[in-house]
Amino acid sequence: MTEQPIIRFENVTKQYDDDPPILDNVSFEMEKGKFYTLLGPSGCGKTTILRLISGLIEATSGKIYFKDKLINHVPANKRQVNTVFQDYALFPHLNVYENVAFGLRIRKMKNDEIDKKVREALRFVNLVGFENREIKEMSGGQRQRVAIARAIVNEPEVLLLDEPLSALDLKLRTEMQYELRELQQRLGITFVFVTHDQEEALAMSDEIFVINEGKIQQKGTPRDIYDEPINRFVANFIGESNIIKGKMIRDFLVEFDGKQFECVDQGFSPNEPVEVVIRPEDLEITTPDRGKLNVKVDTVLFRGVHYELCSYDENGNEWIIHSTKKAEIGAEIGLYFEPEAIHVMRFGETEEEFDARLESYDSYGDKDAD
Ligand SMILES: Nc1ncnc2c1ncn2[C@@H]1O[C@H](COP(=O)(O)OP(=O)(O)OP(=O)(O)O)[C@@H](O)[C@H]1O
Repeated sequence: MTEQPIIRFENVTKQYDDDPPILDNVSFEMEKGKFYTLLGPSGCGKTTILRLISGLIEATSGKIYFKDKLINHVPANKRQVNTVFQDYALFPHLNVYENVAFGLRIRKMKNDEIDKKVREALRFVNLVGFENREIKEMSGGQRQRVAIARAIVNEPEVLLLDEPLSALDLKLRTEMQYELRELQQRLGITFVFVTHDQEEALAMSDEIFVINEGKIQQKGTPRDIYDEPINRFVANFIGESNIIKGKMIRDFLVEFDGKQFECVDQGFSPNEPVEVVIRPEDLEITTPDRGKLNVKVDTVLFRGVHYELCSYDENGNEWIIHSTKKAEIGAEIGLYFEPEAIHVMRFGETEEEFDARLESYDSYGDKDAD
């Protein structure tokens, strides 16, 4: 049996005044000890989810559980949750040690206990020896670590991180990604990490929730989300994609670009209009007589590990190809792809609608059986 979730949202909606909801009937579960990422464009509702978990705001409707306890009305300071903010919110007039000790002093903990906990937290984030430094003497990455130490010193069961890497330059950001992931594994607590950077989400997470316009579009492991995007939004947001309109002829046969292709998808109505995704790295360059599709190369960019080719088919559809093979601009080439490389999606379907559809098939099946 799986463990009970540490956080559970049940049909949670957040709305200000009569405006459209910022979070619209959102449900999910988070398990203990996993790294979760909330991924989505600016304004989609990521920070709102964090604020609801930490208790800074209350849900308009729906239920929020911490373990099996309903916490909708539990004040923020009574929740076993801490937040690392984007700007770190450190106290500039206190040194590193006192920044980390601050929350414990407020709780009137004894000095020797505070000392033990602060030193342990600093050890966790590799800042031993920096105790007496002023905050202004610390680099961006070091400030980040102070902010994390200040959060973990309270031994929270859940750590919320609101775009904590966005202020750092690319190199430091990559280093901190490794550090954070490693820290989460050592601490064994649940991290809920907010970002709008899809590569960061893919690299760090056990599970990603892709959010758009107040709804969770898809939940899953980075591989699931990358390999099996549920709709155009997810396919576009996660990595580069070729997305083309088509029609599902029947199970395992899809039509696009005026041709029919074998695929691995099923469960659509006959001739249902669909969208088809093929990742650029799943397209192989071959000769026109061997290609499943033929295209003309328009531009070629060298990207370090591969070439990125932009090409067009005879119907004017654009095809992006990532390949270690180079092709000449203006050349006619064939594109080969396996049936598994084709991902068929319903128009604009979210995961909840997808699940509901699968259930409705099951109930049809039951009726047939009667
Ligand atoms: N107190 C409030 N009153 C009215 N609208 C609000 C309030 N707080 C947030 N919003 C709106 O809620 C929406 C979602 O905000 P949220 O901060 O959750 O987005 P986000 O996904 O975290 O975005 P970003 O990546 O830009 O931080 C935004 O349109 C925002 O303007």
